[in-house]
Amino acid sequence: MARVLRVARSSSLFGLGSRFYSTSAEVSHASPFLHGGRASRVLAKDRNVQWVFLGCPGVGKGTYASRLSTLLGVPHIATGDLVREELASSGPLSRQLSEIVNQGKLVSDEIIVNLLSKRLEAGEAKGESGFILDGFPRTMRQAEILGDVTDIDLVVNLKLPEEVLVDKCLGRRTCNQCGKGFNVAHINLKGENGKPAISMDPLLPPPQCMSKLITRADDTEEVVKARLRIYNETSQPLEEYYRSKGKLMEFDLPGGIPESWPRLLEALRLDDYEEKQSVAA
Ligand SMILES: Nc1ncnc2c1ncn2[C@@H]1O[C@H](COP(=O)(O)OP(=O)(O)O)[C@@H](O)[C@H]1O
Repeated sequence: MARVLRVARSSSLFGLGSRFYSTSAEVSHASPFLHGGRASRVLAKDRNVQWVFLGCPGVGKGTYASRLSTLLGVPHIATGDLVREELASSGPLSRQLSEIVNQGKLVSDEIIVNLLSKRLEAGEAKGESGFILDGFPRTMRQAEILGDVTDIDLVVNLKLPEEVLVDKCLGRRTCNQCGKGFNVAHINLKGENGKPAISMDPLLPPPQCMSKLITRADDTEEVVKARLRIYNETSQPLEEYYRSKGKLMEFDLPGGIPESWPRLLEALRLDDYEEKQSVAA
């Protein structure tokens, strides 16, 4: 896909919306994966999975996409991480990006496709195949670009009530040494108006990470609220787009990782896959 994204860029993809290539050499099929809201078959025989994770900031896309990528042996590619790497590199884009990101706004489609394309090329060179995309696509334009260059098998849409999302973003911490993510928020939302209660224990760091925790510059209340508003405006149409293609799997998170992970595996029909993997290990 990286090669094709590169072709797309140099063919003035932005603004044209034309479909210039066949993907048949790289991807042989996109099968119907959904059956009554559950994934009916998630593992293609001839290549690794090509999945997308959608969901509001703070919902846990990164956590579940990363776990699944380890389970399935495919790269977890988060465009937010690519943006943060670019910011940290203090390269030419860095100042321009930091202004956008720190206001909770979206980076331009062109820049983000460029960063993703470079990441995919580097992965291809290392022999990677398949992917779980997290944070891309985020606009209809990005979805069209992705649809032009490859087949997406499944789009998982993770959901949590909005009150929980803000608290989860504000509770996020990363260890600046080992890079692991944690969350110090105690979530305890009462069930009301037929909606279930949601409680999540904090995911606390081990003692050696405690003094090295950092908070993302864009995880302040004001910026998180701006990101949620922008998500609702620009990313929600993606749900309808993938739903109409029969690729969207909605998943209401029932709580924290201990409750949600087994249920997600079940919804993806991967529950016995995890057991087989651990037996084989
Ligand atoms: N696909 C994308 N399109 C445009 N901007 C993006 C994209 N992915 C990431 N970004 C930028 O990086 C920031 C952080 O992204 P991410 O880590 O996915 O955050 P979150 O999902 O918590 O909002 C976003 O607020 C945005 O500025």
